[in-house]
Amino acid sequence: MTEKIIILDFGSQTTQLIARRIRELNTYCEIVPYNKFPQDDTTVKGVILSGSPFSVNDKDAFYTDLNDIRKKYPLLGICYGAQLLAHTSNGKVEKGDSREYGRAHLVTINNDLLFDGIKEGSQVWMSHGDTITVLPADFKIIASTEDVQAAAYKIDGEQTWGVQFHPEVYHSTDGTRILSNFLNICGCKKDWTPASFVESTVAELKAQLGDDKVILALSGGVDSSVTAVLLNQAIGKNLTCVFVDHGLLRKGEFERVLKDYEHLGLNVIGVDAKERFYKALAGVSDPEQKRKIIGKGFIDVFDEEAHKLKDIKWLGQGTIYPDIIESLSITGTVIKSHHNVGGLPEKMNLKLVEPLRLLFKDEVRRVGLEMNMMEHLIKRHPFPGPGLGIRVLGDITPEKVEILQNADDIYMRMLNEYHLYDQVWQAGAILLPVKSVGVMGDERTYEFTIALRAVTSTDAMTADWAHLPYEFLAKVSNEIINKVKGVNRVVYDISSKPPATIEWE
Ligand SMILES: Nc1ncnc2c1ncn2[C@@H]1O[C@H](COP(=O)(O)OP(=O)(O)OP(=O)(O)O)[C@@H](O)[C@H]1O
Ligand SMILES: O=c1[nH]c(=O)c2[nH+]cn([C@@H]3O[C@H](COP(=O)(O)O)[C@@H](O)[C@H]3O)c2[nH]1
Ligand SMILES: NC(=O)CC[C@H](N)C(=O)O
Ligand SMILES: [Mg+2]
Repeated sequence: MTEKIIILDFGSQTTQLIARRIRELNTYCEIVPYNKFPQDDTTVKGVILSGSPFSVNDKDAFYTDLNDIRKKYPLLGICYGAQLLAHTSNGKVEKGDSREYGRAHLVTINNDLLFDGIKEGSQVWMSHGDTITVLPADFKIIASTEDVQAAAYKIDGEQTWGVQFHPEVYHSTDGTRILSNFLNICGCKKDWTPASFVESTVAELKAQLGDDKVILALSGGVDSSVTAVLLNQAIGKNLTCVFVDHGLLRKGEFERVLKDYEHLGLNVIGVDAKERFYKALAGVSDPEQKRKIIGKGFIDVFDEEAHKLKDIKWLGQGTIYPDIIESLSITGTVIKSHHNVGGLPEKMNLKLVEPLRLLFKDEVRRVGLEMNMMEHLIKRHPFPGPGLGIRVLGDITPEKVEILQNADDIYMRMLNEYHLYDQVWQAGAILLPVKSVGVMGDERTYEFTIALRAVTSTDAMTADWAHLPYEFLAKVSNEIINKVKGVNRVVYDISSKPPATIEWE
């Protein structure tokens, strides 16, 4: 069994980053809500407490009984985590004069395993308004900054540490080293790699699925494609993939994707469901309603295909870790209902198999490369399940979809030609429900506007607009207006996320 670190999430914005860093150190870890520590899990090697927007003195602050964990596992409290340990051991945490935000330096460091190899002066990143003002007697200071005495401590007689700063953030120069030291203390082997993931996952899938038949919703996207190849390695012919053309795919995508899958030796059924989606969507312009209609359309198609195939017991999905973290989020709110086929199983009475549910996107990509999947499949930009349905703003007609497909096709082609495709996280064209006046060949036009969107990101949680060269944008604009009938104006979206989102609906 894979050994793991558990990160108890108290709601910090950087909890996910802790997980990323640990995984970059080839150690598997899971984030769980602060009060859901898996008591019976024998694979746990150590525990990390995250930061939190709360003060430990708030009356509704997230609280959990740490006695179940202390002394049983090596434990590292980060920021709020460190404050909570002190607070629950008769120490004192107060809103003080010595708040720190941003850069600080560890001016003194005592000899301690946690700081092995780290020199005085090391830059750390702080983000706290509260400070530990009274440290319990058995808590020993192991590092201080100019402003804060207890920048790091160790508890005597147990393997428990607290750090006031955030080792997980990039600007804590030796942060990764500190986390690595903690993993050494935990006795982690640090042998969790894409190759080991593939090997253990295929073995687990074989054991889990036996001779059962599985249907997989395949989108051409990275997540479901990597899922398909893993399942194919495990159960071969018992896997059937279903790829739905809802009429909202990119230009030529249906044919292109089916062809790509031929090389992978997958058993894929392509379903042309364009007409029924267009019919169900006719006249609907509310974004959430459109998403729901598309989600239901998927369900109906899969239901029908599963019935045709007979004896299907499992539904495979390309769910990845951020999908799960978002739905678990202890403080989160829903901005958009992502369509995922998550709604399927209840009605279809299928069990779920989601081999990537604990991986981040870049890890999924590495697993794909490990399995020798074609690079262009692995490097594809994410593309939302509802497809162009949420990029034709307002009501959808086949004519509008065709205009958008043509504009988007030019944009994508030119991003590739100019070697910009791999430099952005995601790009796409949007058809605005706005007509404006133009002049072409001395004639007045009154036509649609295309917005171009391109963002940089690492996880789609936050994003910045990509600073594409003006010269490139000029060429794309020119090409779209000249070649795509129905468009006389092109604009570029310069909004970051937040406050905007990546998609417009
Ligand atoms: N056209 C489609 N046909 C069948 N299944 C689909 C289709 N579009 C989306 N899905 C299903 O919905 C899931 C979620 O879509 P999502 O876009 O998040 O992932 P993806 O397409 O696999 O990867 P990527 O994020 O790279 O686009 C997919 O993994 C797939 O199972
Ligand atoms: O599979 C999906 N089904 C959806 O319903 C959906 N909505 C948005 N997205 C993708 O999620 C990422 C974040 O999008 P937003 O910033 O627009 O919320 C971006 O990568 C979006 O393309 C979706 N993916
Ligand atoms: N980042 C944190 O965990 C902050 C903890 C607490 N809210 C403080 O301001 O001190
Ligand atoms: Mg997709």
